[in-house]
Amino acid sequence: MKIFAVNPGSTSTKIALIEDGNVVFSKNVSHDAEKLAQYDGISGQLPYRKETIMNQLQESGISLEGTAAFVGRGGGLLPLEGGTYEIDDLLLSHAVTGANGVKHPAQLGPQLARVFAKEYGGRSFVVNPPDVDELQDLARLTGIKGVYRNVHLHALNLKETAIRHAESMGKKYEDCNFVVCHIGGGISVSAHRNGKMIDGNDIVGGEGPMAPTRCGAVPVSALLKYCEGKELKDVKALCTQSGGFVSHLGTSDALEVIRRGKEGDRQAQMLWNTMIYQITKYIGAMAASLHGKVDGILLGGGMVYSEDLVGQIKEACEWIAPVSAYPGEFEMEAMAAGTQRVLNGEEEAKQYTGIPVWNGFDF
Ligand SMILES: Nc1ncnc2c1ncn2[C@@H]1O[C@H](COP(=O)(O)OP(=O)(O)O)[C@@H](O)[C@H]1O
Ligand SMILES: CCCC(=O)OP(=O)(O)O
Repeated sequence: MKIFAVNPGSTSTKIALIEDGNVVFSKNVSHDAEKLAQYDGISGQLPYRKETIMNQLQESGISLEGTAAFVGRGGGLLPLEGGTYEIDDLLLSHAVTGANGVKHPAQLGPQLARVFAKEYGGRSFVVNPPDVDELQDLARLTGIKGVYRNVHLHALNLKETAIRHAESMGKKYEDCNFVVCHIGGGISVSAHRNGKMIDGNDIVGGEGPMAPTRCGAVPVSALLKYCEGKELKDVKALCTQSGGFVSHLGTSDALEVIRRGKEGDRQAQMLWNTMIYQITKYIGAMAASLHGKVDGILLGGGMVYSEDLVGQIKEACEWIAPVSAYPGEFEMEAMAAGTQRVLNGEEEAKQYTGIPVWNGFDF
């Protein structure tokens, strides 16, 4: 059984062909940021991204004929519960328009999956898009009446990491409590209780730790002062593109920040250590939201390749629970696994309703 997975990112498109559970072909194509910027919004990039994928397949002599399902990283959707969703017209239209107001290339995932399914036959899905929202009610209110929290997280990688870790313990994800982090260009820190992400930071909303491209949480009064004389769109971009390492040092590359630190740049050293300190504080917060009943602290994402980062987090947090590192991500495998579970009949595909799973309290 062949499954084709596509994961469009800010500067890359990752593709993989999975046959009977094994990755038989994968490619990570980098895009020139200036080239992508020429297109009209995110969805305007669709023909270019598709052509890029087709060229890669052709070069490698890969045919998509006979593929049972196409799966894309989702995005642009209204808050929904975790799982594998069949792409229908409603889901597709919300991905195209970005119904949740977040602009991120993940929106192209469902669009590409659907285009391929139309062309080659087969079903199309998204699995655990960043819009998965499983917050407990206690995590919703803020100190401003009428302002509520909903979150976007790296749900795909967080849940797959947790599923795999639970398996390694001989348990099911639904029977465990974990604090799970994705530490990449953006950083998620999330509390998983019995298979649900009951709390976490909004990775596109200026919450949580700072990250290579994101400002994270900043004091409201200082932010208001900072906004004086600035365009709202430029300030908003700090939440997703121009905050964090980019704001301080003009790069989103952690390896460069580490290198500069090693060369004696005190600003780079302080920035790196402060980001890690902020991650540890949010891990503590998520552990408290689980009442200290934590079976493990799991770390995924590109920066987890850094032994220094993992060492600092262990030193600060291992009193809570054992810390396990899963450098990189399982996103392609997670998409294929979610799709496979539906194709095998182990799970039913969910239908996207477009009705947010949470839409305010009735008081
Ligand atoms: N060996 C490494 N040590 C520290 N950071 C790394 C290493 N390899 C990659 N990174 C950093 O990981 C970040 C990207 O993480 P990744 O999870 O790939 O991002 P995304 O979440 O955007 O897909 C970059 O800042 C990159 O410099
Ligand atoms: C819709 C948000 C998804 C996201 O932020 O992913 P990256 O950190 O991979 O850019």
